[in-house]
Formats: sequence, C-alpha cells, structure tokens
Amino acid sequence: MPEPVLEFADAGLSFGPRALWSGLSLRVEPGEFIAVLGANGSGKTSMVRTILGLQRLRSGTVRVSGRPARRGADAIGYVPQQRRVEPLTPLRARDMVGQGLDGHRWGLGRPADRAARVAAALAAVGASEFADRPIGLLSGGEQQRVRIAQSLVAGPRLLLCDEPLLSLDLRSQRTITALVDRQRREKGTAVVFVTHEINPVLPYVDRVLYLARGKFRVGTVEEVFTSETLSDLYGVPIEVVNLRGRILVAGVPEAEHD
Ligand SMILES: Nc1ncnc2c1ncn2[C@@H]1O[C@H](COP(=O)(O)OP(=O)(O)OP(=O)(O)O)[C@@H](O)[C@H]1O
Repeated sequence: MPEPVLEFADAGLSFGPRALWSGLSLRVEPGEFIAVLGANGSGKTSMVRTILGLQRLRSGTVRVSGRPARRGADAIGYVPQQRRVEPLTPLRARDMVGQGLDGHRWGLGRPADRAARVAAALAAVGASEFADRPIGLLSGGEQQRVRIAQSLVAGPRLLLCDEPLLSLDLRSQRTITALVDRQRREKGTAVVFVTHEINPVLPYVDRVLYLARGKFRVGTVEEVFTSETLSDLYGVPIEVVNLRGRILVAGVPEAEHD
C-alpha cells in the first residue's frame, strides 16, 4: 500500500468540556477525493486546522505524508473558507497565485521559473485571460479559480478545500469541482473537500466523512447517505431520498445546538 497522504489515528478534538469529535481514524490515499460534511459547528473547519498544524488535537495523531502535521507544510495546498475579495483590492490575480509559492522552495527560485510556474497554474484553471486584472474586480467564480491556482502552484500532495463552492452559481460550482477532480486524476493529489452539499461533488467523491454531535461516519456515499445512518448520527429521524441521481436529505438540524 502506498504511504497515506493524510492519516488520523484515534484523533479527538475538544474545546473546553465540549468534544467536537473523537476516535477518528482515517487514511487518505494519493488521488483520493474525500468530502467532509456535517451541520454548522460540527467541527469541519477545526478538522482542517488540525491538518494545517494550526489546531492541536486533544488526543491521537494527525500525519501528512508520514510526518506530524505542522504549519507551513509544503505538501499541502489550502483553499480557505472566505467571502469575495473587496473590489478595491489592488492585487492582480497573477500576484495572488504567486503568493502560493512564498515560503516554498520555489518561492526563492529564479524569477523566470517563478513566473513560468504561476503562468502554468493560471492556465491549468483557465484563468490566463484575467491574470492581470485586479482580483477584486473578478466574479466569484473567477476569484475561486484563482484561489485554486494559488493552492496548486507549489505542487501539493494534499489539497484542502474549505467550502470552496459557497455563493457560487451552478456553472461555477461545476467548473471548480471538475478542476479539483482533474488535479487528483492527473497529479494524484489527494483531496479533502469540506462542503455543505453533497450533490455538487457526487460524481467525484470516493468517500464521505460525516461529522455530527461528536460522532462521525466514514464510507462511500451509498453507505453514509442512508436514512438509517444519518438518523443514528443525529439522533432524530432523517429521511434520505435518491431522486434521479440527486440526494435529498430532510430533517437535518441546521446547527449542532439545534
Ligand atoms: N479556538 C476555539 N476555541 C473554542 N471554541 C472553538 C474554537 N474554534 C472553534 N470553536 C468552536 O467549535 C465548534 C466547531 O467549529 P468549526 O468552525 O470547526 O465548525 P464547522 O463544522 O466548520 O462549522 P461551519 O459549517 O459553521 O463552518 C464551534 O462551536 C466553534 O464555536
């Protein structure tokens, strides 16, 4: 078996007396696409922060490419959860992608190499056309393509995306998910993709990690998205219906404290 790109072993996270989740063991292989779902407050972003070395686990371990998670790891590309960039932000799309090389061994390379890598990353996400426009003047979907280019420019083994589809229209959602899928197929990058909605990623997902009420389930979409499994996780009756290839879920509490 190849070395896992990401590995949680009996991991737990709490804030004060409140346990977000515990007993999490998960191996993510090269090229695997994992979707992370759960209600607001279930600990999805906090999990991403443990992988980035920004948040300590309460118990167990998390390793990236065989090493304990730490800040600034070269192996990780990260698309943070964020809103649109302010219209007056003077940064060009190209500069924003270049920031993805700062702090990496490529960041100190020859300027010509650096420019070539940035141009290649912009081309890979179809953003060359607006590379020299100020980032704040781009549409939400265009900005998100640029963020993906920034996260991929240093050639990570693991791509962490925290709600990258928020406030994007259906067409842009499809573009972004297809780009991420291509990256893992062509480059073997493992993908951990936090999302509120399973449907936009359904064609690509290998496994789902579903967090709720301090518990979790890991499995294929077919294993996790059943009325029985989700009702058990949430402790209330939940109805899951598969309607012409779309998954509809009724009865999920909006947030952990509901
Ligand atoms: N540093 C911290 N100290 C104390 N509590 C925290 C800290 N970070 C997060 N929390 C709490 O942990 C819980 C989980 O937060 P987190 O942002 O991980 O949830 P989430 O699943 O990503 O939610 P959302 O879907 O709303 O983004 C929340 O109740 C949050 O207030």
